[in-house]
Formats: sequence, structure tokens, C-alpha cells
Amino acid sequence: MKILFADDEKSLQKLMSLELPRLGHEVTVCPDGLTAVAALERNTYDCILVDLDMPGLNGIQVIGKAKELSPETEAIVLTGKSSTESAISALRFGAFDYLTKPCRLVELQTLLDRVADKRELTRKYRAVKTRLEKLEGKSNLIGDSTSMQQVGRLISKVAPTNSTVLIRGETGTGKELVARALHDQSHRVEMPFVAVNCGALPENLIESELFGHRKGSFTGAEDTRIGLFEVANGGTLFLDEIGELPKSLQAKLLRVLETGEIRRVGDNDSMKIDVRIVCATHRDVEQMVAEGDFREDLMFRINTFEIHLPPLRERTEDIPLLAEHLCRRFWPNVPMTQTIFSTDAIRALKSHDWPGNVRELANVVEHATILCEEPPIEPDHLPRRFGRSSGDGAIGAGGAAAGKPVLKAIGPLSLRELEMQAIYQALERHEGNKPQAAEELGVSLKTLYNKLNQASSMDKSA
Ligand SMILES: Nc1ncnc2c1ncn2[C@@H]1O[C@H](COP(=O)(O)OP(=O)(O)OP(=O)(O)O)[C@@H](O)[C@H]1O
Repeated sequence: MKILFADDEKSLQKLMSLELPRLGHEVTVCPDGLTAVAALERNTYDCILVDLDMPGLNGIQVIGKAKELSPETEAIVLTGKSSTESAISALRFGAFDYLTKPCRLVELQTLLDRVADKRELTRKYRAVKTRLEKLEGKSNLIGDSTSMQQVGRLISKVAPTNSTVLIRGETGTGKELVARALHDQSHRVEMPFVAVNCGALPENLIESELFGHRKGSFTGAEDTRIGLFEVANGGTLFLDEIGELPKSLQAKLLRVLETGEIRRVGDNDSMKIDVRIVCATHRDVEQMVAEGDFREDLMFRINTFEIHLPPLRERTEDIPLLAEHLCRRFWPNVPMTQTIFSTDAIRALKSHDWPGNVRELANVVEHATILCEEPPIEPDHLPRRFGRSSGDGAIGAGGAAAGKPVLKAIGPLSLRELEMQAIYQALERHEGNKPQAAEELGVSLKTLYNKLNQASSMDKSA
């Protein structure tokens, strides 16, 4: 690290100018506070090491200046008096830690290692955050239709509150995107947004996944682990597919929502947490309550505020904007003025019934960007179920009017297309119930999720 050392003790100045480079750091040594501030004005340091009692400006004033000039610079104070009071006030001023003189070199080394670790973690966190933002894009909900405008209005009303929100809608309608928008528009935006799919977790692990566990609390619990509620502390926890949560967990979730406290598996004490809960489901929760599969008290607790996402077939006017938006994920360099879809291609897209909603559209768009070398995308670039030429009677074929998905195959389909067709048809037959669709398809629920998410993750890796 690049370190600034400021102390009026000559022997220490000499020691540090020798020892800090030996520990692998680059050091600038200053004999007093004023010189230190002058150095801070010229250069940026990773860490400053300052004596509290110096002639001219004292250590706290130097820290204040360092934080003003470069908030990310860490500060360690050296205090000669072993005065906890002055050390505490230094911590209040944003110092990382303090050392009491005379300190041992090994203590200093440990502390500097901690500073370096913190800086590396911050850097990694930034890199991951930037990458995630690039991959996920902003929580940009595309859609100008009346129903999507209403969704946008509801989001901006409820986002700043702490209310639990239930997002309802068919698979692929953008429920997770809405959950992220709620988080992004709330005061929690700088804190974590954690999404968990209640349907994709094995039943015996959900509790520990959500609440964490203590080492040895069950076979396989080799370490103490914090759960997703704790990871999301201060932020938002998105419980996707809440309808799939086993009943035993429903009771526990209800208790957490009512008390604001969680207890790790195997722990006796509970702890307070501050997490905003957003849930989503494609299931008819009222029906599940009537059939005894979902607790009525939990339903009332989570549906304080509901946002309904309309299926894509009911807002076909959003398709051109959405298709273009999704396309630009694959073609980020295409100029904004360029027409991306021909009129015929848009007509073909609009006549489809979209049982897989926006996720299916993303899939189709991806397919088209592979086939099409240069925009605009024509019907020929769409998967075969859209028909290969406009006006041949195959596109749409009354599907939308009949309220049924159009999965008409013209010519041979690729394996992936066939697979997706089978998945969407199964989902349709089971009214979006993924566990039932997975069972019918003979695949695990996890595999079904993976297949459905393939389009999204392909977008992300593009
Ligand atoms: N209005 C929208 N604007 C832009 N992209 C959207 C929109 N709606 C959905 N998407 C995209 O469609 C894909 C599926 O969306 P998302 O995962 O939010 O759906 P979901 O309703 O949560 O699905 P599931 O119920 O299967 O979990 C994502 O890639 C998402 O970015």
C-alpha cells in the first residue's frame, strides 16, 4: 500500500522509513501534521498512519483532512498516552483502528494486513457490483402499455415504504425485475438485494438457507453460517415462488415477519433484523389457502400490497419496445437510430401468444440475433414456430384470439426449440405450476428452472 506516516518522533520516522518498505509498502514520512496535509494535497494514499499528538495540526485534524480529500483513505492512529478517549474520538472521525505506543511491529503489520484486506474486498465488491449491473442492466422495466404504466406507478408509490409487497403474474412476466425496481427505488438501495427461489431449495435446507445455522446443529452443518435474511439485513429479501414454501417454513416465516427477529438453526437466541420482504408467485394463493396448502395468516401478512403483472399477450403493444430492448443486450453497439426489427418481424412477434412471456421473448430475440448478421431482423430470423415468411398463414394462426399459445412448427426445429416448446406447453397445461410441469416432463424442478433461466443467463453473458 501507499502509506503516509506522520509523527514528530525522529526515531519512529527512521524506523518506519525502513520497516514499512520491508513489509512491502511504499512510505512517505512526515515530521508533523502540516507537512502531512501538504502531502495529502499532492498525493492519494491507501492508508495514513498518524500520531495523535503532533505540533501544528494534531492527528485527528490530519485524519479529517485526509477523509475530506480522499474518503477511501484508511487511517490508523498512534497514541502515546494509551488514552482510550482520544483513540475513540479518532475512531469517530473515521479512523480504521488505533495502536498504543510503544507498539510492536508485528501488531502494526497485522493491522496493515487488515487494512489491505479491507481495501481488496472493497475493490472486489465494486468489480462484482459493476459486473452485475452490466449483466442485469438497471431494473429497467420496459413497457408503455396502460397496464405497465400502472405497474410503474404502483412501484413508485410503495417502493419508499417498508411494506411487504406481493408480486403476482405468470412465469417470465418480470416479477424479479419489479422486485429489484422496488429495492432500487427505496432508501435501501445501497444495501443488499437478495433473491431466493423458494421452489428451488431442497425442503430440508430451506430453513438453514434462510435463517442460517450454528455449527453442528445438524449432520452436515460443519460451520456456522449466516442465512439469507442476515445477508439481506438493511436491504430487501425477495422470496420468489412463495407458494412453494413448505408449510413448516410458512409458520416460521410468519413469525419472522411479525417479530422482526430470526433465529439461526441450533441457536437459542434470536436476533433483530431489518429486512424488507418482497414475495412473488404465479400461484393462486387464495385457492391454495382454500385447499389448506398455504397459511391464511401468512397470506394476509404478505399481500398487504399487491402488484399484478399482466401476461405479455395482454400487452402486445409493448412487444416492439421490449424486443428492441432485449436485442440491444446482444447487440450493444448497434446505433440507436438503426431499425432493429422489420415490420413483418414485429407483426409475427405480436401475433404470438407468449406462454413464457418476456423470458420467452428474450429467447426468441437471442435466436434471431444469432441468425441475423445485420439488422433489421426479418421473420426468417425468428424460430420456426413463427413461420418463415410473413403472410403464409402460419404466423399466429388465431392463437391469440383463441387465447391459446401458438407453438406451430414449420419445418424441423432445433433441439433447444423443441425443448422450450415442450416446457412452455407443459407449463401451460399446468397453469404455470412449475413443480407439476417438471414432474410431467420427468425433470427435477431445479432443471426446469435452469432451462427457463437459460435465456436470461445467456442475455447476461452477452
Ligand atoms: N418489462 C420488462 N422490461 C425488460 N425486461 C423484462 C421485462 N419483463 C421481463 N423482462 C426480462 O425477462 C426475463 C424474465 O424476467 P423475470 O425473471 O423477472 O420474470 P419472473 O416473472 O420473475 O419469472 P419466474 O416466475 O419464472 O421467476 C428477464 O431477463 C428480465 O430481465
